[in-house]
Amino acid sequence: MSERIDRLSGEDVLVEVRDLKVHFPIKRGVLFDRTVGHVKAVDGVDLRITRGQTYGLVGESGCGKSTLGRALLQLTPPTSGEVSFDGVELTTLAPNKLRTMRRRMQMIFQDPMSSLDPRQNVESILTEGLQAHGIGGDRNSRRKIISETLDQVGLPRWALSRYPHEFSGGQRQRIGIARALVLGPELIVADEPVSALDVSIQAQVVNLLDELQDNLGLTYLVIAHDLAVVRHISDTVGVMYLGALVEEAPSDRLYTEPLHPYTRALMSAVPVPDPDVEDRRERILIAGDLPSPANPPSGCRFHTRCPWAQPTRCADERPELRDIGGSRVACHWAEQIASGELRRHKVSVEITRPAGEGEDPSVVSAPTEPGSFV
Ligand SMILES: Nc1ncnc2c1ncn2[C@@H]1O[C@H](COP(=O)(O)OP(=O)(O)OP(=O)(O)O)[C@@H](O)[C@H]1O
Repeated sequence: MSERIDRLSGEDVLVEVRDLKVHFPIKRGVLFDRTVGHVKAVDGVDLRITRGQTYGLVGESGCGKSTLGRALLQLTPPTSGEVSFDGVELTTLAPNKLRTMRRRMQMIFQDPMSSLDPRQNVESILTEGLQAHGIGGDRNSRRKIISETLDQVGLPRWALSRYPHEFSGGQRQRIGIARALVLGPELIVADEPVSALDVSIQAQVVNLLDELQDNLGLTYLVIAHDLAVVRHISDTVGVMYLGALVEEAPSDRLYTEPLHPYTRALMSAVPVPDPDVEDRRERILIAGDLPSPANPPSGCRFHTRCPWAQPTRCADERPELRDIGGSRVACHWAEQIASGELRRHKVSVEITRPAGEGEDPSVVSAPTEPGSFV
């Protein structure tokens, strides 16, 4: 059994991240030579991605999703922590060995227009990576690989001689996917792969990613702010807040039974197709702005905005991710919130149905004071 097979669960773990931190220095002074602090973009993340699965990463803008994705591929050097890929520790790997590993881990980006060189035609874009990694031999055999890759992403052969601006947004994203795929990767980090596309095109690209995964056994880390896209595509979803994971669960479970207050708030904003359910749903509004990652709150980072925050533990003690019924949750009070023992204490509820008979008292209850248990 190789090292990457987890001894307890028997899972084939392709990626394992341990206590990963990425802190960017904040520079001041005429020559920007003074470090006055650090942006803690990623601040102690642990996660595992099983081979052949899709791990979805969600959270507000600026919470560190892209930095985590880039640090996982060592495109942004981590400040500390470990990242192992197929049992190989990447953070301490010599540059030439890392280069060899990179072929197996590729990235696709949000905006295909800005990630593709407008002066290169598609053949040149796809050849570049092959040449850099010494794959494919002579021009003809490279062309064969490239043509097969175009077929896989649903682009015609004539695309080879065309330039990025000659394609639609959806087609350009297919070129971006082809560029990653041509190297035969096992892991693809997709950073907002459909958010720059028209809604009508998004489904096509999501379906293509699905198909490629089925056919090629790919493993994905999909970073997205669109919760519906993430639910559709992911096996496991991780929710990030201010550089840390606050909850991680199998996709359906996270959406039907969110446990962390932040996840509850995010999920309460996802529209439900059934109008009856939609009308009766409560919205949990998150108070205030996202604090600065240069100066995150003490204890639980969410406590300054959490409708359930309790003195003084939430401000004093950083909650660890812990298992609760198949989810991993970083909240001291997750069980009490789930059982209704602990109630919200801030005015943070919006009810979409008209006030009237049959209301659920737990939804329209008057705000209680911090610390009160009902
Ligand atoms: N190279 C960098 N130097 C300094 N700060 C950075 C750098 N890259 C990102 N940051 C900061 O790190 C924090 C996390 O950024 P990141 O882009 O990872 O978040 P995100 O969740 O992906 O957001 P978005 O969805 O808007 O891309 C932000 O405060 C950002 O300004």
